Parts: sequence; C-alpha cells; structure tokens
Amino acid sequence: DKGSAAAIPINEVDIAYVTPVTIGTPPQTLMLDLDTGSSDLWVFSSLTPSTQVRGQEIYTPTKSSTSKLLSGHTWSIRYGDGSGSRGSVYTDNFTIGGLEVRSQAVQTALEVSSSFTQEQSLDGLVGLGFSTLNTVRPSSQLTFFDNARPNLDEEVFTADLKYHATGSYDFGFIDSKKYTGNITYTAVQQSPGYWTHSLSGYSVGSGAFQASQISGISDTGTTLLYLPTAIVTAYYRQVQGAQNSQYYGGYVFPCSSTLPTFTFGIEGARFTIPASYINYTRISPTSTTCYGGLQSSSGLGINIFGDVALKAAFVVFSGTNPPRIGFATK
Ligand SMILES: Cc1c(C=O)c(-c2nnc3c4c(C[n+]5cc6c(C)n(C)c(C)c6c(Cl)n5)n(C)c(C)c4cnn23)c(C)n1C
Repeated sequence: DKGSAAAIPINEVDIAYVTPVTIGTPPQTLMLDLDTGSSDLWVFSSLTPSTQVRGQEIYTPTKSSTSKLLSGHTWSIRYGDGSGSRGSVYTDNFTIGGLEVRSQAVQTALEVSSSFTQEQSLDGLVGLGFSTLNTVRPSSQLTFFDNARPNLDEEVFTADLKYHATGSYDFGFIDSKKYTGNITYTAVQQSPGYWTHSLSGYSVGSGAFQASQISGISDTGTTLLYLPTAIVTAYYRQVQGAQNSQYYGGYVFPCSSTLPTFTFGIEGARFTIPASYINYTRISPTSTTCYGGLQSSSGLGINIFGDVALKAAFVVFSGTNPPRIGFATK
C-alpha cells in the first residue's frame, strides 16, 4: 500500500503546510498540518465551541457511519510555541493521498487556544512522531504512520517541502523522481519520541565547514530553524545591521541586507539552505526590518530542524528497526 498527498503552504511565507485528508463515511475533507514533532492526530470538530471556530473545516462524527466514540478517553497537548488543544476521541476511517487506515484514533477538539482559532486555513494536525508521545489517556493511541505501517510497501514516509510552493508527503515508497544523487541516512534516537538525530556540522556562506555533532529534531511542524547560539551568532555576524532583538524575540536585520547561505551536514553529505529561506519575513507588512529564519535554540532545551532547513532537502523518515532518517538534494 502507498499514498501521496500535497503539502500546501498556508501563507506567502510558508508559516505552515497543510495536506488534504478525508475522515469517515461519507468522506469529510479537512486540511491538516502533518507534524513530525508531535504524535496526536486532532481536528476541529462539531464538538469545538463555535466561539473558537473561525472558518476552519470541522469533522462531525455523527455524520459518519463508521465513527465510534472511544469512551472515557481524553487528550490534552501543549506545543512549543505555547499553543494547545484538548478534547475527546473517536475512531474512524482516515485517508491521506489514497492510503486508508481503518479505525484511526481521531482526537476531536473540545477546546483550542486562540492561535488555532485565528488560523482559518489549518483544521488540525496529524502527528507523525513516535507513538510514545501520544497524549490520549487512559490508553495512548497510534499515529497514522504506525497504523499504516504493516500495509505499506516500504516502512517509510517522505517529506518534500518546498519554498513558496506546494510540495508533497509520500507514504510507503521513495519517489526517485523527487531527488538527485544518493540519500544519506543517519541514526535516529527515538526516545522520548521525536525524530532526533545529529548534524555532522555546518558552514556559513563560503566559510569552512565546522565539523561538530549537533543533536536536534527534524520537525515538519516547526516553521524555522533553531540552532545553538554560537552557530547563530556566527551566521548573523556576516549580516550588515543584524541584531538579536529582545523586542522581536530573535535576530532581525535590514530587509535589504545580503544574507549568506547556511550549509548543514548529514554524515558526509552537505545541504545548503539558500539565503532567501533565511530572509524569512518582514516584521510587519510595511517594515524594512526582517526576521531571520535561523534563530537561537537557547532556552528551548533542544535544537529544532524546522521547515526552513527541511525544505532544502528531500527527507526520508524510515520506520525500520532501528529507525533512521535520510536526506537527499533535490
Ligand atoms: C520551541 C518552539 C516551537 C516548536 O515547534 C515553535 C513553533 N514554530 N512553529 C510552530 C507551530 C506551528 C507552525 N505555525 C507557526 C506559526 C506562527 C509563528 N504564526 C505567527 C502563525 C500564525 C503560525 C502557524 Cl498558523 N503555524 N504550528 C501549526 C504549531 C501547532 C506550532 C507549534 N510550535 N511552533 C516555536 C515558535 N518555538 C519557540
């Protein structure tokens, strides 16, 4: 079995990517954010207070002949940006890109935080982290990938996220048309449940490659790239007028500044993030000050290889035993 679906940027700066999924019988289509940094599949639903719904598509379990309440089960999740949601649980048929999982746990929101209400183009998340992170209690539930895995031609899913364009997620196969050269794999540390691995080092612009093991998580649900302060200061030292702004909560610079590229290593392979990916966005529509796509991870307790890094590569999340992650140029 296999599936393939679009990864569509929700705004003009790729703040998040959504993928059409169908739930239930007859199928209800929602646009969900596939997130390798978490393991809950939750949706805006008919149970979400109408005051908290603003333009999102909702899943209505009572309209589906295949929905079943998972009675007595609840969930509650908090994300790295402080947003969160909680609710109850149904099982139902769930499809991504033609790949169907029967009785997938679908977590229906009874409450969502304001940042979710404000984002009308995002109807929920599909966690693709390891199922150990799932927050459903009293019994935790399996992710879509873990449920699909036994029927997949190959125990993998791939992410081909693109800069200011629609990319794709594939399940159960590796599409050789989507990358060039070889895929370089590296070991994944699956506890506590993230796709945790190391970079083999980095370089700024045309500078020398600095070999050093940098551990972090490949997280399709995080917008930016968060790395140790030493690396981030070395990068912005090359940017005229850059400063670490307390006010804006990160590195900003004049939008007219010339930015260097940023290269990261996976084992012996090298992946270069174009400067345009790091010139992330104006701090306000009319401002001439821009916010960087590379920010410091100090205070986070973890380095996060978010979309700014992942969209510079074709990424293979391999559920083999032991799990591993692969990167290829494209
Ligand atoms: C430790 C950490 C993060 C860990 O992951 C993180 C972060 N970075 N993007 C996202 C997230 C996203 C992607 N995302 C980011 C957005 C931002 C910054 N803004 C203004 C909007 C409207 C966003 C939307 Cl709709 N979507 N989503 C959907 C969720 C649930 C996220 C949770 N955290 N998150 C931040 C900012 N930090 C500090």
